[in-house]
Amino acid sequence: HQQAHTCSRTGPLSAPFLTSPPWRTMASGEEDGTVDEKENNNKKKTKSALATAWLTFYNIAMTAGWLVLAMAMVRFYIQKGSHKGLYRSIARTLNNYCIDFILGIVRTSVIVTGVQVCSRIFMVWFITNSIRQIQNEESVILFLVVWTVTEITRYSYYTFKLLHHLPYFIKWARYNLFIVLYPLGVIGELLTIYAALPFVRRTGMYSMRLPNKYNVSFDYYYCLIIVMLSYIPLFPQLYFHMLRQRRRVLHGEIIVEKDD
Ligand SMILES: CCCCCCCCCCCCC[C@@H](O)CC(=O)SCCNC(=O)CCNC(=O)[C@H](O)C(C)(C)COP(=O)(O)OP(=O)(O)OC[C@H]1O[C@@H](n2cnc3c(N)ncnc32)[C@H](O)[C@@H]1OP(=O)(O)O
Repeated sequence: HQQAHTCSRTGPLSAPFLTSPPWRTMASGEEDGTVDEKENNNKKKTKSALATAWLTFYNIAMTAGWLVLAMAMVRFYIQKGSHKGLYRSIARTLNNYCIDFILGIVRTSVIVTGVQVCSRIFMVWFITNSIRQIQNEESVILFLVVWTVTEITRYSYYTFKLLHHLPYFIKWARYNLFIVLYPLGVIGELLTIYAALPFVRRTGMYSMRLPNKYNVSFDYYYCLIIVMLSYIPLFPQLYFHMLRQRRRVLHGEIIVEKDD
């Protein structure tokens, strides 16, 4: 079963309905198949063409979105000569692009992508958007710059790969830059949560104290500490996952991974 999983990840496109490749059924269908089989194959072909078209459009839109964000940040810095107010100026655009909507459409690792997406949503909506007082921290700029470089590289990699014209430098960047960018991103995120702690403790933000009618107590301050600690077991898993992907894509190693 594990072997089969590894093989399916090497297909040209990762959409789940391509796990059973259309060309295999097509061959048998065209040679000795019935009319029904041929119709079935045609439907599968149309479906996969539509998926490719949709994914290509999606990836181009995401690359463009992150490029717009990058340009907005550079323009802001050139005009103001400072990073103060930068987050506020790009917050709305960032809200639109921090989530990856393709979970379940492509054969990506649900756990790895899930953790990644949760941490992005958490950083944007539950920390930086919610606490104006920390928006001008240098650490916010650090994770913003790191995310932006990462996502421009990642989505342009997917786009060019789908178009079968992948320049080597983009492949190289996708599977090398993360070695430095991932730790830098984590440092930026952790320092930002750390900067939020005094404010959260002082205001009791998102917290529920007893007594209340629900008889439930929740302390966002300790929740933030738990989130910070959760980076210790979770981040190495994401990092080693990317190192394995790097060996697979750049050095052609066959990696046998457990199914999520
Ligand atoms: C409620 C409280 C929550 C608190 C959470 C606390 C979490 C704590 C730990 C989290 C730490 C996260 C820190 C992080 O936010 C910091 C940063 O991100 S800093 C910036 C640097 N980051 C990176 O470099 C990220 C690199 N990581 C990745 O790219 C990931 O591994 C990931 C995006 C998550 C995806 O992983 P996966 O290996 O599954 O994806 P692949 O790209 O290899 O894709 C697999 C196959 O699917 C195809 N695919 C995927 N997406 C697309 C697409 N959009 N279009 C077309 N095809 C796609 C891809 O081509 C692969 O196909 P194949 O196998 O055939 O090559």
